[in-house]
Amino acid sequence: MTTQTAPQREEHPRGAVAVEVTGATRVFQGSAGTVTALDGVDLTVGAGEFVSLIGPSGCGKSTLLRLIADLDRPSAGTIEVFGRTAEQARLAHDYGIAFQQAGLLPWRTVRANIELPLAMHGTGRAARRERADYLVELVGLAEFADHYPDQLSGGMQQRVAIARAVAEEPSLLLMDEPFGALDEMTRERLQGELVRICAETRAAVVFVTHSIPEAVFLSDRVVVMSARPGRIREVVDIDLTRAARSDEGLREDAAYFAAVTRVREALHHGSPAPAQGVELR
Ligand SMILES: Nc1ncnc2c1ncn2[C@@H]1O[C@H](COP(=O)(O)OP(=O)(O)OP(=O)(O)O)[C@@H](O)[C@H]1O
Repeated sequence: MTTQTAPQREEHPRGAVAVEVTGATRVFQGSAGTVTALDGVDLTVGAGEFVSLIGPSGCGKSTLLRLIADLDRPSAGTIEVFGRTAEQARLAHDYGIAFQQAGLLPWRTVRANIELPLAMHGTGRAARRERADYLVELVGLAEFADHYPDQLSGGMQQRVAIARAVAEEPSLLLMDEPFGALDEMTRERLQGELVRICAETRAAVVFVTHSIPEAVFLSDRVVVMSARPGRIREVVDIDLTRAARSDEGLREDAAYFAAVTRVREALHHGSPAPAQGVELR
């Protein structure tokens, strides 16, 4: 009998494009009228690159992420993920997803939740087990592998969700405020863990957040959006190395504060008032 393994992941060459959004527009027709959530958005995310989307509430961050994930379709424009359509990429399991709610199945243990995507896509029991053991270790939950989600804190549940999102070694991670509901200390710890996991898996990440410091700490580039209609206002390059990010001392560093200030200025666009729905902490 042959042991089934996870579907073979294609190696994406360095410099390859993970996500290519071209002229993406999304118009919603609601009872209150027409809402242009996104208007002509162009965005390129390189393989292995970490890009955050930040902007005032309702500027279309989640809409853009949902288009990339093929959970929604653009009214105009195109989305490509590693050179395929968003639908082909979804069917090929090119990406993992983690949202603000951990979304774990309460009747499955931590290990069984992490194994779920592997089980759904035909990975054999032994290979699943091996991968889940590695991942619970990676997110620091080895002792809790046989616990159920309701026996875990919110931060621990979120770590399980991240382990599940990376279980199939996706080349791309799509994350919508995955740490939004957590206390500050847990949030900072998980940000550090995410940096480490991304360095190990070399996944590209598109990350929606309301927090400027979080965006700066995690990202190679921060995409600042403006509301109604949702457009990209500015893209801020963050010149901090991955090595610097794995050092908690970075948060005290002058280069980090300078980057926070640049993103804040891009958001306020000359206005001293904080943009609605953006956290300055
Ligand atoms: N399914 C939908 N039907 C109608 N309007 C929608 C739908 N989804 C989003 N919208 C509208 O599109 C706009 C952008 O929403 P979206 O959730 O993408 O914003 P966001 O930047 O993620 O907001 P927040 O930061 O508050 O989460 C909003 O005005 C929202 O009301």
